[in-house]
Amino acid sequence: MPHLVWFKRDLRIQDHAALLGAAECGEVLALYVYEPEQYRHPEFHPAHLSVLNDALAELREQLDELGVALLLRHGEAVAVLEALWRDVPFSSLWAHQETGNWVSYQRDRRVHTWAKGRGLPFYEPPQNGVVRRLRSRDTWAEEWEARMGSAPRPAPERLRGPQHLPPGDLLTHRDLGLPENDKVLPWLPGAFGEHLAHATLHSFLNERGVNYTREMSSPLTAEHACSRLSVHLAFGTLSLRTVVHATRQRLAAVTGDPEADPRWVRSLRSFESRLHWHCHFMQRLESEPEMEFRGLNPTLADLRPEELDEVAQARFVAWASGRTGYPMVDACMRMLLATGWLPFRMRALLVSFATEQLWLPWRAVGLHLARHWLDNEPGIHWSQVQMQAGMVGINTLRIYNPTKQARDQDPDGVFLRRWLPELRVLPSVYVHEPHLTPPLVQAETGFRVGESYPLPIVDDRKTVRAAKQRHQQAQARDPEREVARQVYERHGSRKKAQLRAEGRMSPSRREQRATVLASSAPSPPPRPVLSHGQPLLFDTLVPELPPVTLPRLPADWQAVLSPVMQRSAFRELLAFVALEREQGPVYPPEPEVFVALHLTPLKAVRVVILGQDPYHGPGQAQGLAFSVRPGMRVPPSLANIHRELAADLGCPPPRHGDLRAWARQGVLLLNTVLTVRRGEPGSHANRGWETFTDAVIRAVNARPERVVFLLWGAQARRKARLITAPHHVVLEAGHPSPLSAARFLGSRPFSQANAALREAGRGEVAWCLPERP
Ligand SMILES: Cc1cc2nc3c(=O)[nH]c(=O)nc-3n(C[C@H](O)[C@H](O)[C@H](O)COP(=O)(O)OP(=O)(O)OC[C@H]3O[C@@H](n4cnc5c(N)ncnc54)[C@H](O)[C@@H]3O)c2cc1C
Repeated sequence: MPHLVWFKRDLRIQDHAALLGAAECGEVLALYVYEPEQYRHPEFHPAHLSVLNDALAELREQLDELGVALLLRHGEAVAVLEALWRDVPFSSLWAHQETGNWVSYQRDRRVHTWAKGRGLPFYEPPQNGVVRRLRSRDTWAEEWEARMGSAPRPAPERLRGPQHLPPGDLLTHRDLGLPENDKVLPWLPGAFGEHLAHATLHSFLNERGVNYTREMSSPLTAEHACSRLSVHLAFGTLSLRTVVHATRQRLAAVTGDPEADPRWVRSLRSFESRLHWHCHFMQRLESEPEMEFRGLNPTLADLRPEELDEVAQARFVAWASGRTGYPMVDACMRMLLATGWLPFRMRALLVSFATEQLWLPWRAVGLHLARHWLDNEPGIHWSQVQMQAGMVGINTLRIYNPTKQARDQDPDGVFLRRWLPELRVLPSVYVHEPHLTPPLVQAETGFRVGESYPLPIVDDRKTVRAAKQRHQQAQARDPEREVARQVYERHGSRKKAQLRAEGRMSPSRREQRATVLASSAPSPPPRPVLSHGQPLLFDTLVPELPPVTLPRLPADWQAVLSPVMQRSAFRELLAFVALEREQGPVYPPEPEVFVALHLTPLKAVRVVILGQDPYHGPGQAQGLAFSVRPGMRVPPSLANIHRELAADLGCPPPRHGDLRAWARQGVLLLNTVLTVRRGEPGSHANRGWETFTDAVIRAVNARPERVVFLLWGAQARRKARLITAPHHVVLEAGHPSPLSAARFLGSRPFSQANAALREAGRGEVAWCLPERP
């Protein structure tokens, strides 16, 4: 007789203890049940079905390849099991332990009773570090380590099982009577599943996670810098043990490796501690399943009303739809509604605002969020909702100030404008508190206070004061903190990192510094394309923004560059540079950053000379590659260019380094990075300028007339791949720097360029520079 494996929230074949256990016993039947009580549950969103079906489709294929079909059935679990058992009696039932919601908890109890009644053994191996029937929290961390510290187990090589059963179909939204999914999922349609889970883990551990510690909380960076594994852990397309194991392997590899970026060690440690929290918070629900409905701390349980009265109902609707008049709250909510994901801090902010500033019932708040999290994990979710709402009583209460968060986390309003299109017309100074926009600015921008965007729904200073008083009064009911001590005994973390996470210990100095840095650090633009087959996360979801226009940019450049300038990454790059300027000198001065494009309109370009980044000394850079401002000493590379010019065309070397005369004749003097911090060459590399200047080169490449590209040095030569049109001419040589001048001097680029231009009927460049600039 076969052994039944019942897949639930473990939709994978690797590190699947139930599947391996059943396979070791003999033939296998694999089953998934669409349960009406789950998909009709208020926490279930149509997006969950889309994700589920993708994962099931991949699992079905994988099981097919291993030799068994995935049976898809619909109905109440016990009824489905009974019907299947009648068709094909099976000799044991295997399923991973689940710490789910109240409905799945009750369902599992019914299944146990049914299996017992049939005399069927029901094996439930654990799949994470949550301990069933935990006796004491004191030993929890060791039990976690014993389970999660071992190596993940590979998928079975082959499975045997009965072949005659009808497999059943994936059930669509229409089949189940659900509306279609309206969220935009951060992967390609149909891509969710075990393969994507591993690609996401790989890209995080090898690329995206390098600056995790600093970037995980900022709304500008978190969506790329966080692992984004939560949805995989929630659907079980990846086991937690696999994540722990891969993280530790990577940590071992980067520790002590002089080649590795030093930020990795700290980021990976920080990430690993969160993998403990995953189970730490789920353990609370496992130990006390009623916490979905009941406050963990009895003295605080009735702190807020349970029902929504008329006023609360209006506040709830405003909060739930992202229209409270507090831009950070609304931007977070709208991002959640659109995408199903937020980083931790933004989730906490939403709960804090709803339960403290708006004093809404925690259950109603929690249900709305759970429905919209793509990664809804009831154990983490309800623990966090209660904690953030101040219901647990063992942590310091943290009430977030949404306006301060907005200013700290998003000083230029990039995130706010991204999700609140109505604020895009506002200058940054008003974007955090739009109701303070003065009439003159309203007249200029067309923004109408109270009409374009709601007024603040409450006066948060008053409501926070009231909330604090209510908390104090409630806590006074437990003057000796006896109840709080009991809650701690049962649910409190015994590990320092977790204590800090819960706010019961003040952060270490290093952590404090990290937080300050994280909030003040300029955020690098998100990486639009991830390797290892991982599709874009949210970059594709940015609503259309009005195009960025750069003052004095010739119209032809504006036209071809507007797609790249419209991307959020470009706005974030400009915001980054603006922030850098506030903190110290950045070269060239702001009006000269795009001088190369100002002086050489696209249609005039005949020659392109590529440089790296601007001169980093005071007064040198003027926005043109290799060129220095009149009056500045001629730098060594440029002196070699003068030497070559003399040797090649007999031009007398001028006393200055101002190359504007070339730019005006159609020589595009383009650096690949357009700004630099004083005294720090390369300091603005990899911030997004490369994408912009690549777009410039591509635009020139697309011109129908011949253009000559002078690529000097390895970095410039790498751009040759962008020059694909056969009518252009590429002349490569060493960099004119004294370090490589031997490969530059004698290359005769100027006469060769003129020859190529002449041949194409584009005239010659008068390369000899005037004696005076
Ligand atoms: C009110 C509220 C509700 C939440 N609901 C959920 C939920 O339903 N499902 C869920 O997975 N997480 C939840 N979290 C925790 C956390 O916000 C998410 O785990 C995280 O944002 C997911 O993104 P990530 O996988 O990129 O996280 P990363 O930062 O890359 O973390 C990796 C993993 O560590 C775990 N983790 C990280 N932070 C926490 C935390 N604070 N508590 C517990 N585990 C953590 C998660 O499994 C996460 O996937 C909630 C937080 C709050 C404040």
